[in-house]
Amino acid sequence: MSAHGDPVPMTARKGAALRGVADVPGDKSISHRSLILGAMAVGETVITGLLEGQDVLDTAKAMRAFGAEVSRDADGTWHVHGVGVGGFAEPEDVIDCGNSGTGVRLIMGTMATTPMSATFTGDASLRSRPMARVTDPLALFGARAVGRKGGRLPMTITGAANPVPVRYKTPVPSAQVKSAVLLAGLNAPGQTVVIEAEATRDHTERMLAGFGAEITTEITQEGRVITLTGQPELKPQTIVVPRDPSSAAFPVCAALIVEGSDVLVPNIGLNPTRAGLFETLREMGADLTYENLREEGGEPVADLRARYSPDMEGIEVPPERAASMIDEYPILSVVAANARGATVMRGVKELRVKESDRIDAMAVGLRAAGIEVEEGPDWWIVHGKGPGGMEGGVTVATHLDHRIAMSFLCAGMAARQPVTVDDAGPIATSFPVFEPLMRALGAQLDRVNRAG
Ligand SMILES: O=C(O)C1=C[C@@H](OP(=O)(O)O)[C@@H](O)[C@H](O)C1
Ligand SMILES: C=C(OP(=O)(O)O)C(=O)O
Repeated sequence: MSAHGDPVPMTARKGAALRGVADVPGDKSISHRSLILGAMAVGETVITGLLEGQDVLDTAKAMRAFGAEVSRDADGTWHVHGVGVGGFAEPEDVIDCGNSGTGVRLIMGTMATTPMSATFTGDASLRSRPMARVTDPLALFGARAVGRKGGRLPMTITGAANPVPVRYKTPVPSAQVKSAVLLAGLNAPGQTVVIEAEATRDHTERMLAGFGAEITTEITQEGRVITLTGQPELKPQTIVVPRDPSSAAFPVCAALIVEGSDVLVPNIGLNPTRAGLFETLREMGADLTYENLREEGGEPVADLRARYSPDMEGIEVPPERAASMIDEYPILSVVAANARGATVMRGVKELRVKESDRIDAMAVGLRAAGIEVEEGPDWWIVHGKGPGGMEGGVTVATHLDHRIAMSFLCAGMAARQPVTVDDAGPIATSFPVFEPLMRALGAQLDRVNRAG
């Protein structure tokens, strides 16, 4: 089933080269945070370039339910009238975060230090994902959580009436956990400290500083020590959301594996906590160049140019790079299948608790398409067959996972036989224009007539 309706089976087949300019939408992580911090500020935050994917629309709806005013102009500019730190009102109904782990975990953090209750749910994928990683540290602030067995949604959080600041070392490399703790710390008096052994995406830290919070990051032997001073008055901002490197990954990788391709993907943020895939592809021998490299809003930005790369070879991806490309392993495995030799991916157990178990979902589909894959709890190896070496001729299950759907559709663009995904519907959660954008580059994507 797609997140919001009947399944949308879709087939990708080998066609001509992919060529042209791919304007990918706004960054999903930064879009969620713009709405949430806008709702915590006093006054009007104006956002352009917001990703209008279902995950982010569900966060916008949630911010309204907590009392913020959120509106959209006809030209796509968004306005958020915030209620101030600690100003959330108790929602009258269940908060449905759809397919979005980021949405639900960040919002739980944001309300956990305000004395009120809220009940959260989501689609079948989100209801199967672990929430204790967030509710454990929120309990240290004084919040209580009651959910299903194993800490699953639906779950009710009762925020702390007298929150205390927290010092917390994250046990998993997760920007969502780090962000939930920092957002809870906003309404706790004194200093909340989060320590992460491995650097994860730092958008929350950067944006909190932009909204005027006192926040510092120190690199120590323990890792990154992030200290936030609670109960600031956040000042509304004008935010231009950069384009999403995780979405850019799809046209970039498709161009690398489809013969004769040459695609330009402009204005992609290369924040080092997000750009691990592009580094990995270049190490594999991809013809991927950064054009017009510049700084925008304090972040490196470039136009990515990807050309067909028949000489790519498998590599061992450094495990310490995993957090900076965590959402990109599914599409990397498709590139790996079209490279020569083994691509070894270790230190990636987080892939098993995303929208689906992504190692399992990719391994099953790749094997069916003729590619050998080995796997363990926190590693997998894809044995590439070189350019055009994937047989295809399969229908794969996407398990309500947008990245699995997009990855297999890109695989089908280079395989000998077509590849069908059982449901392309979830793609709308993060990349609603994927289908027209890829078609405009020349991709052969067809919706399958289920009656026929
Ligand atoms: O903070 C964020 O915006 C995200 C963090 C990552 O999840 P984890 O924190 O679970 O690693 C990533 O997979 C997700 O797509 C977005
Ligand atoms: C893991 C992802 O998102 P989330 O955790 O927000 O559902 C993703 O977009 O790949």
